[in-house]
Amino acid sequence: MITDARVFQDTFVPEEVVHRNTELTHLSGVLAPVLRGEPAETAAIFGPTGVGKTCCARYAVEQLCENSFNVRTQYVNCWQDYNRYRVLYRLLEGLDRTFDIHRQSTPRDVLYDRIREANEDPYVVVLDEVDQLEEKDVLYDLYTLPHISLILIANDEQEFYSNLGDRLYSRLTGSERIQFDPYSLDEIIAILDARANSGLADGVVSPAQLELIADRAAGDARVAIGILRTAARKAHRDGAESLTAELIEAAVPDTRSELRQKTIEQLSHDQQVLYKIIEEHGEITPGTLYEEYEQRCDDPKSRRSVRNYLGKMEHYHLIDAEGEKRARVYRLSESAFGARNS
Ligand SMILES: Nc1ncnc2c1ncn2[C@@H]1O[C@H](COP(=O)(O)OP(=O)(O)OP(=O)(O)O)[C@@H](O)[C@H]1O
Repeated sequence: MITDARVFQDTFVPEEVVHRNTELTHLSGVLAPVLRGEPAETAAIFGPTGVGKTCCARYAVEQLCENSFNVRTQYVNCWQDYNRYRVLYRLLEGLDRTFDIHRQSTPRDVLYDRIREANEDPYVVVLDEVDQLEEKDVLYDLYTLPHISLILIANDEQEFYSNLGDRLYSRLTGSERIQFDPYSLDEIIAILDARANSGLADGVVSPAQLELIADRAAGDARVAIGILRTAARKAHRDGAESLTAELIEAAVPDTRSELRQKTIEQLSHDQQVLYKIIEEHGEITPGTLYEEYEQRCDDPKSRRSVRNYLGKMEHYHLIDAEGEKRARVYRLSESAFGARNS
């Protein structure tokens, strides 16, 4: 039944990226100067979840490495590495220069100087979920280093640019912007078909079943691949030879709750606190939410930061907000994960 489980993992980079030729050509073109040892313009990739932003960035970077011995690269997920220190540390890791760095005590200027001095070869840095960065000035630090080329990935272009300070905005507004739109039904079917061919035995899933999965995934490739994986796992456990429509329908809510759980696990400490408060209250106004949040945190962030956190959680369908400004109430989202693109 399952011949290669790796192809269903989220970090898997497929040998061929389906239906993203225009975006990939654009990105590779932006990165081309790196092959000549010159800095590339900053690339800024935007689009909803599950539309292949990360996958394409990783693919383009891998292609770059295949064509050059010198290029060094690093991928940073800013959900996890959300402040200046963590980003700089991750970049030093990518350069293999963390020796004698003590995570708690080495001043961050030392980290930065070390990255600045490692300028013998180009360094391509992918900052995924860059809108999650709490200290965006690190972007300015990196932008000013000529050997570093940045690929920034975020969901919403307007939101990203509106949260940069003036100094950063004027630098990053000239970035090469690449917009990723949700996939059509046929595109999702093609992505699924390629995964099924490399990860499942022949005849396990029919074209009609791939179409059913694609329909339920509503333009989100992560949801689609997740449904296929969940259904195949269940069929495998049941000792079945192939999938059925019932198995697929049952896999839809399971996949959505699995993805939701993974997203919750990725939340920062402050976002987890906010999530918990909303969960406990069922429904809560921004004022009360902030008061409770302040009480529960030793080092509460500003109201503005909290608004940003909430915006991101809304974006991922973890919470919903209803009403205008002061009259708004927050509650946990009941809409299905991945349905945003429909
Ligand atoms: N065009 C494609 N061809 C093959 N696989 C794809 C394609 N687009 C997306 N995928 C697969 O779909 C899944 C989700 O894609 P990816 O992580 O790149 O989405 P994303 O747009 O970065 O989402 P998010 O904003 O949530 O991080 C991954 O497993 C990825 O390999």
